[in-house]
Amino acid sequence: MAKIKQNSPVLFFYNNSKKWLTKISKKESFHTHIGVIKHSDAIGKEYGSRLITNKDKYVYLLEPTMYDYVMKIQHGTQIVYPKDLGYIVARAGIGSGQKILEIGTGSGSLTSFVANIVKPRGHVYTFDVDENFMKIAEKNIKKAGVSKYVTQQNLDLKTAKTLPLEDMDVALIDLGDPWIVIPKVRQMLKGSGSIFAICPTMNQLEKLTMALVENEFTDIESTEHILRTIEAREGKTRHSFQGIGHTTYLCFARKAFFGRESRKFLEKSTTEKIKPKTTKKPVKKPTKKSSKKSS
Ligand SMILES: C[S@@+](CC[C@H](N)C(=O)[O-])C[C@H]1O[C@@H](n2cnc3c(N)ncnc32)[C@H](O)[C@@H]1O
Repeated sequence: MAKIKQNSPVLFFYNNSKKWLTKISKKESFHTHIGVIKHSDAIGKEYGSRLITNKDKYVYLLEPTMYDYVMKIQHGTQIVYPKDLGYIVARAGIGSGQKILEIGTGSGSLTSFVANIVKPRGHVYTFDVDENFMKIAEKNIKKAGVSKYVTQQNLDLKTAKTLPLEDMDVALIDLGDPWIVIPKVRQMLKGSGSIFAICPTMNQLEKLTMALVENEFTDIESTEHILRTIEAREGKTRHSFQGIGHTTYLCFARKAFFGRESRKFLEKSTTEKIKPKTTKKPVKKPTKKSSKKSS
């Protein structure tokens, strides 16, 4: 039975919109509209148990999951949300031990979620060009407890002369113009490795798809994921009034070998075979004079 102690991570849960993610620190208290939540009251209790505020409200002590860390992440940028995170992992077959390339760390939401899946033998190598976002991501990744499985680097792969990685299982791309990096990402991926790109607009999807075809990717699929919450109560269950509108589209593809190079080679060698090897003297066009002679 895991007991809560000093420094234990805890989600103080009142309801779906009122919950606080923290690390227990004996001397701290939260002053909330449902009363004061004293951290010290949680020490020694089992996860799942509850404490009572000075306004007689119950607060549950939940062990945080990766979902909680993502939903409570410090935003430096737009982030990828759980509704998309789950599909990305399922469709790309991300699993323990894999090597993941990520371009556009942002706030580190996707990084943390994926690192938690590939650990303990897998790793996420993530690149960004903005120092401020990288610092925010570093904090978020640390909070989520997955720093050991993540390497952050300030590098622009659009312009990089040498490629830092090879034989990656999956590449995750979240930047404005993902099509630019596709040829380089291809070189860093293993055969049949997967790509996922996060594209907030359809224009991006179009350009990206063209680049994927051009760079010999197959199984190309674009999707949008809509999550609808249901308020289930006896006799009056219905859709929630609140909901997330558009967030992003996702584009998936896998590295293939279309055989264009070998086709080019075949075409070249076939034409070479057909061409006569010895060059004959060019046949002179008959002049009016010579044609008269021969008749
Ligand atoms: C929308 S955010 C990524 C959000 C991230 N997926 C998350 O879930 O938190 C896009 C990030 O791409 C970064 N970026 C833009 N151009 C880049 C480039 N050429 N190479 C690497 N990162 C780049 C930006 O600095 C920004 O942090």
